[in-house]
Amino acid sequence: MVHSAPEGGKMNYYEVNFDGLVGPTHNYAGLSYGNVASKANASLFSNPKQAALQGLEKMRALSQLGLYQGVFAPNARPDIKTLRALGFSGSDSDVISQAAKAEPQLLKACYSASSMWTANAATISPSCDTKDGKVHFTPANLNNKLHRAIEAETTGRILQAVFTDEEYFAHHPSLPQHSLFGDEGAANHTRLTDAYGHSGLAIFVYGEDIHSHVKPQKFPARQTLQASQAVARGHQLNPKQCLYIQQNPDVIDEGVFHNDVIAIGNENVFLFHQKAFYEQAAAVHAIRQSYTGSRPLHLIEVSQADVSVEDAVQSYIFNSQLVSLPGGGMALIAPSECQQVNSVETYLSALKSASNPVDDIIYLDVKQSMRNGGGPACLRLRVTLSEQELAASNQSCILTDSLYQELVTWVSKYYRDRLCEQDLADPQLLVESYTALDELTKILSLGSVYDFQRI
Ligand SMILES: NCCC[C@H](NC(=O)CCC(=O)O)C(=O)O
Repeated sequence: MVHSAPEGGKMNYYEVNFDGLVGPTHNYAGLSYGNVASKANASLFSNPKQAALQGLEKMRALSQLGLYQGVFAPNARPDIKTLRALGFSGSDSDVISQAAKAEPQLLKACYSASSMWTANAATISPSCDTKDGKVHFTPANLNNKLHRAIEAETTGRILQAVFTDEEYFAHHPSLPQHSLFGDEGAANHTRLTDAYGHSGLAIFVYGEDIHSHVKPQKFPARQTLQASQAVARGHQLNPKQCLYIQQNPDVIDEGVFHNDVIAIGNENVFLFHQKAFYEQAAAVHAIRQSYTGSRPLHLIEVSQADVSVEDAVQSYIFNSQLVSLPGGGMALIAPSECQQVNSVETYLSALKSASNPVDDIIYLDVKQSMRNGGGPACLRLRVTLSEQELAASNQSCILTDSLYQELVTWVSKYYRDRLCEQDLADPQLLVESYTALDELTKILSLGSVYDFQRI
């Protein structure tokens, strides 16, 4: 794997993508109301082994482009602590069988591998944007869905185990678990800037301002303005460098449950759908006004005539990763589903040849994740780090050829290739999952981040 060499004397900054490693209990449980794919595929068999290998293949592909690539450990599932808090008792095996009988929905929530979508793990502000010059982390409380709300605590621990050095990293607790502060993390946060190491414009996109009547009618708005403001305050961002934009409530009702399903930004490029934002002309004007970079800003609006919202949701075109290549230019890392939707494929080939920084489109297969509504961008948490901050991070979590091989072997040893709802009642699945994850914490040098390791 090739990485760009630092230029003499200059402090380089990199975007490091930490992809969520898919956990051993990946399954389709229909848990996310408002996420079209999650509901549509609720009764399918999943293939956890293939899901994890697809994820690792994606990490390897990005690394081979010369980008730094991180690995982010999953939450441990089943979440026995939550099941016990809900009144199930006895041995772990008793807890599972009682829950399977009495409350299968709760068991499914406690078995979800949803922490794989690390775009929802946290909001991160790079050190060049914060007053104290540290990288700030706030784990998302994800309080709109039970299966996701239970991620915050362990995710916070994993973040601290990856970014441990207090000289460089500041960790905040997740926001209070109340609907006023619904927070879904980086999926609703984009940073536009000249260059990774320059201060940037933090764009926070929210689904609902709880003091306003503008909100979706059918599906929930998961992110509130109040949550975004609280995160920005905690991260000591310059208020002049923050913009709060409301998502178009109509597209939330069409299945756009996070902003990263309808818009994607990287450095000085922002690609978004014509219907992405409420009062879009004013929103776009505000972005143009607030951007202070010296390199020109490329605002690329995709019209409804070129790609309908429906096609965008089906293909997940906007859930691509837009990455800056070490040799210059950018590549769009798109889900292979984009090749199956005509309007999208046509649009993407035009985008590639038009005069803008997007030079290449790379299609990747992450179908196991896509069936639960998570594309390439959902699977990664972007962390902009200086060379020093990168060196101060947990090196065991940075992908190398040998870590890739080790993780492929680990997945192949422990993961099943078929899982359905009935399997969740099998106490052996818990043993398999915890055994695998215990070993993973050693591979990634994380220490005891899981509840089952701390009792
Ligand atoms: N950023 C993508 C997140 C996808 C995730 N899907 C889920 O949780 C589906 C789980 C299931 O239904 O089994 C969500 O909606 O939050």
